[in-house]
Amino acid sequence: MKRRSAILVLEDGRTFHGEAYGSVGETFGEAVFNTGMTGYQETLTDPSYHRQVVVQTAPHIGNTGVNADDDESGRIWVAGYVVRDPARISSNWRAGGGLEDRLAAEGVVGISGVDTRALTRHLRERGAMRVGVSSVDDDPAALLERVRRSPQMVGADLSAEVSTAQPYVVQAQGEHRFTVAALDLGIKRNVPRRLAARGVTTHVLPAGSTIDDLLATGADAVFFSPGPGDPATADGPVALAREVLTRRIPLFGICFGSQILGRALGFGTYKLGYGHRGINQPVLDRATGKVEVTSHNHGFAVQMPGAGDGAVVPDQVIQTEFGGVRVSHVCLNDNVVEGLRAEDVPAFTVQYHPEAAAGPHDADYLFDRFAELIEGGKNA
Ligand SMILES: NC(=O)CC[C@H](N)C(=O)O
Repeated sequence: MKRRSAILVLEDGRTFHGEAYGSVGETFGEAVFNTGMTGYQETLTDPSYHRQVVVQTAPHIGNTGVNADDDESGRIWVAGYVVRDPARISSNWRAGGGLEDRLAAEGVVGISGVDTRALTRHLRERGAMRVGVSSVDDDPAALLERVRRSPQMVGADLSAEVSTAQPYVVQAQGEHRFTVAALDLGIKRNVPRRLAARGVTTHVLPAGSTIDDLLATGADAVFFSPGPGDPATADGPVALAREVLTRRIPLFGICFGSQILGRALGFGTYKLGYGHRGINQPVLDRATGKVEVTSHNHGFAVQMPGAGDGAVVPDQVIQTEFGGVRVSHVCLNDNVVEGLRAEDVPAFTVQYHPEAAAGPHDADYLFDRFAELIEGGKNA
């Protein structure tokens, strides 16, 4: 069967032609590329991709179909999907259906037959930018007009659009040891799961929750989740993090949560040229000298003194209003700050994804570190 044609137009006018994939229609978002060779189902359902059109550099997508276990949230969040060569048949013992059917069922507009590596090189050189994908209008100039009128990622405040409406609880596996209040700014399912494996019961709370809401759960510690959007807009969560720091409640954060801790400590955030999205990014843990291969999905980072433009942030204690803080982890590809550890309050965060899903499990030890921090907090 011949597929319907589709076009992809970047904000700078570069155009790619391909075929409709998933739902027929038109969509806009920030064009970003993900270099993972596996894990497309986790990527598609990661709320941090809300309002982003994801380009997969892996040439074959859909080979293992979709299954009932690998969703990281209740739906697909990507604003659009760009692939080279979709699998014609999916084959895996867990598969419950095909990827394209799922994309169509959820109304996700995609395009296939695109040279995704050429597109990736373009984004790497020119930076992340807005994009439109259409299988209903084949006029690139008209689509470009609409791309240029679509919203930017800088200044986007998206937490409320992805957060849970109602609090819910994920029980500890085995013996209950601790209770954690997790602020849901776009949480992935594997976070409470990795905590549950350490005997943690997690209360997942809506983005607008207050310190009283957090404390009402009886929490021993607080978690700030990953999530979409520009961290510079997250004033509410930043104020909440400052309350948590002031009360010396143990705090752990991932990705957006790390950017929030950075801001709560008085630092700024900035937009990376094209971001880190993939499952094989090398990160140095400065405390141990070990390198972890890690899962990433971020387009912003914390601006520490000396950071940016590839400069290595000095490995020293930086004084803040809440005492000393160290850059605990750095990305070895570009020296971007990948983790913060406070020295005088019980708080640490990472910019990458120890929960993996998709990705390697090298950084899973950070959930043990969180449990140890809570244990210390309890004994103190
Ligand atoms: N996965 C995340 O938490 C992403 C954080 C933020 N939206 C960024 O792109 O940097």
